[in-house]
Amino acid sequence: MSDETEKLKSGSVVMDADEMRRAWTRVAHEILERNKGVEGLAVIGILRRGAPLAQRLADAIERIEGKPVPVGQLDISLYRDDFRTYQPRVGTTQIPFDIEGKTLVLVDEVVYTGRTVRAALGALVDLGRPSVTQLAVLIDRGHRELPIRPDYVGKNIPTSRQEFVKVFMTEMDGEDKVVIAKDA
Ligand SMILES: O=P(O)(O)OC[C@H]1O[C@H](OP(=O)(O)OP(=O)(O)O)[C@H](O)[C@@H]1O
Ligand SMILES: O=c1cc[nH]c(=O)[nH]1
Repeated sequence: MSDETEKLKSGSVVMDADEMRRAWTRVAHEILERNKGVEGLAVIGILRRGAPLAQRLADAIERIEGKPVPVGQLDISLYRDDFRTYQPRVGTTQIPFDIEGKTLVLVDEVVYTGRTVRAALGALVDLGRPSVTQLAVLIDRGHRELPIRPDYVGKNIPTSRQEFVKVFMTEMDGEDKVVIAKDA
């Protein structure tokens, strides 16, 4: 069993599958309300767990509006400010549409320091110029180190820096839940 799995065993569940589904459906409605529908809208998930969340968001938007929304996934590994010491690539950028002029919703499961989102914005600059970029996260756990604030939040979870938040997703982890645990 990995160290992370061991630590998570002592953690507590702060969102179950139903809560995740409801929160994400609400976020889909908020996106449609703010942007007045799907015209020009596209969704891009930050790898890894942002990708299945972005797909779920696009599916929810299509269920509500009856129109498809382009979905992509973004690997930000090479744009991280700690890329010299951080782990290698976590996946492949796949964006099968032109982001130029789009209303782009970036998706991630957790925002913490904001450094991942900063890297994602840097990666997007190399791909084109959306007319607007917005940020949707399932969990905002606070402790930002950069001036970044999500436009849509599934749940705000106040944390200490000694904790960590792990989002489990059926697509990757076999179940949906959010766990908070001590990171020590
Ligand atoms: O705001 P930050 O301090 O950058 O932290 C948030 C990031 O941490 C997690 O990524 P992780 O590296 O754990 O990757 P994963 O999505 O592949 O699990 C999460 O997906 C965010 O991308
Ligand atoms: O608690 C944290 C911090 C960064 N990334 C996560 O997924 N969880």
